Amino acid sequence: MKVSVLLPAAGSGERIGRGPKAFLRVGGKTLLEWALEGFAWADEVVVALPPGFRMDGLKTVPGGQTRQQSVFNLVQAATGEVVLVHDVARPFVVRSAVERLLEAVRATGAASLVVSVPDTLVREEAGRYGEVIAREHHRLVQTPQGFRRELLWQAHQQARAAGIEFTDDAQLVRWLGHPVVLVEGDRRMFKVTYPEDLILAEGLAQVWNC
Ligand SMILES: Nc1ccn([C@@H]2O[C@H](COP(=O)(O)OP(=O)(O)OP(=O)(O)O)[C@@H](O)[C@H]2O)c(=O)n1
Ligand SMILES: C[C@](O)(CO)[C@H](O)COP(=O)(O)O
Repeated sequence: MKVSVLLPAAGSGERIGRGPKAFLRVGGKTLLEWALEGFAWADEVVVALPPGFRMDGLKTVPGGQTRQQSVFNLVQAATGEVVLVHDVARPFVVRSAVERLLEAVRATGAASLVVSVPDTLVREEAGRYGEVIAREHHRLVQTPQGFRRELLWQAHQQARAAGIEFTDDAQLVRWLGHPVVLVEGDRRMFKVTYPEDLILAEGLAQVWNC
């Protein structure tokens, strides 16, 4: 089964405030280079780049104004029967987690990596400690998320026609009515989102051997 890896890399990195995150460096490599290395085994890799960026030797598409719009362009360009959508903002790709995900996608058509909530989870009520939420019923969503390409393409087209925007692709497919299986992820696949995450990423880069 041909696998296309789709890398949305077109975000502006506002929460870090140092320009597009895909080109920030940890351990001497850009976040995009880390992700490309992590998926070097894939049959096809397609990258959505920020407006005005070009990269020779890569299959690229223009990014959109939102993540969903960038992924729309990526799915349209993909040729694999299965697509894995992975945030470039998650530079550390753990092969064993990706293999678990692929197995679930082959069996069911749609799956997402998730991790459990490590801390007490509380609803904020105007700055005060509110109701505690049962963390055992909640998961933090990671990428990659994997789908049969035709299913994800149908979901993206219908959401666009309906004017609906989601923060990830699993929501799109669920909205279409198709179940998305949860697969155990790996905390090392965290998303570089805030400035301090760069310090964590730099530390992990020094010992990375996956
Ligand atoms: N228009 C967009 C917005 C996001 N992304 C990508 O989607 C992933 C989501 O991660 P996120 O942390 O939200 O990235 P940014 O949007 O860059 O961050 P911020 O929200 O802080 O601006 C990233 O790989 C980002 O490059 C994209 O391809 N196109
Ligand atoms: C897709 C995602 O990584 C799942 O956790 C996440 O939603 C992307 O980041 P954003 O902050 O929602 O854009």
